[in-house]
Amino acid sequence: MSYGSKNVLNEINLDVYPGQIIGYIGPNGAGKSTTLKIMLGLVEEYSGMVEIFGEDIATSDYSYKRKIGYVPENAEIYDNLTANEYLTFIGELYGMEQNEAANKAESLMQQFGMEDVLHTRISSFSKGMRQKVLIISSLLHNPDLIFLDEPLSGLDANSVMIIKDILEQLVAHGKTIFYSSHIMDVVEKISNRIVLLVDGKIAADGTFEELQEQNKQGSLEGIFNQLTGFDEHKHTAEEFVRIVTNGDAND
Ligand SMILES: Nc1ncnc2c1ncn2[C@@H]1O[C@H](COP(=O)(O)OP(=O)(O)OP(=O)(O)O)[C@@H](O)[C@H]1O
Repeated sequence: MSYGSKNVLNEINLDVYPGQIIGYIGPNGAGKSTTLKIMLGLVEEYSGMVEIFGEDIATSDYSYKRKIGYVPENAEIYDNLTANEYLTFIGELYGMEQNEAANKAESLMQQFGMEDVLHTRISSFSKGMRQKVLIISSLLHNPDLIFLDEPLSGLDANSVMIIKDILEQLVAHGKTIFYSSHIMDVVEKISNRIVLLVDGKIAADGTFEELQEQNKQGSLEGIFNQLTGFDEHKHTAEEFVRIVTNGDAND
């Protein structure tokens, strides 16, 4: 996959099975979002083949998208709509009846303690509240395949616990989840498979325990640092602060 002359993804070869929650990690710019966008059919200029639910997405019709849920990293949300209007609209886009979408949206908003703002415009919501609406919108139609790009962004610690449990239970229901994030301790805990992308190539693929074994590191953060060849955080921080402070001594 290339953007202009820039080659972004190379020889990505992944077989993914129902019930897997894949922690999809890699340095900034490694190509994670691009991979998700290709699988979602949002980027078409790639070479190679992507099969979803056993069908080549380049030649199949769009019906496979009804079984996919997506929380993008940077979401465009129609924030002049109320949460109820937005969620019902999204539900209908996924083929749900209006009443069914509205009722389910209300029930899910209640679970997040947001029933009071169901009929409030999203433009007045806090970041975490918007994120919860986005998460609901990605799951409303009961998708089988779920792509989550930094889904915990802006969520408080209690909400994070709920979402982690929701993901575990969805996987127990046979859903497949692609979970792309930079929060290593969450990825470490929730994933039953971890794929590390570096410079558009797969640098590691296995369970956390397998990656620990292969890399002789205790934490996913340590494995990530090792496989991305990064050991300069202290030096980089010192240089950054030296420039910010115009080289002033810190005493
Ligand atoms: N629309 C675009 N046009 C040109 N280049 C792009 C475009 N989208 C992404 N890229 C480039 O593709 C590369 C991979 O970007 P991508 O967003 O997939 O990375 P990422 O792994 O998701 O990064 P991050 O962790 O920062 O979100 C980057 O070099 C980026 O500049």
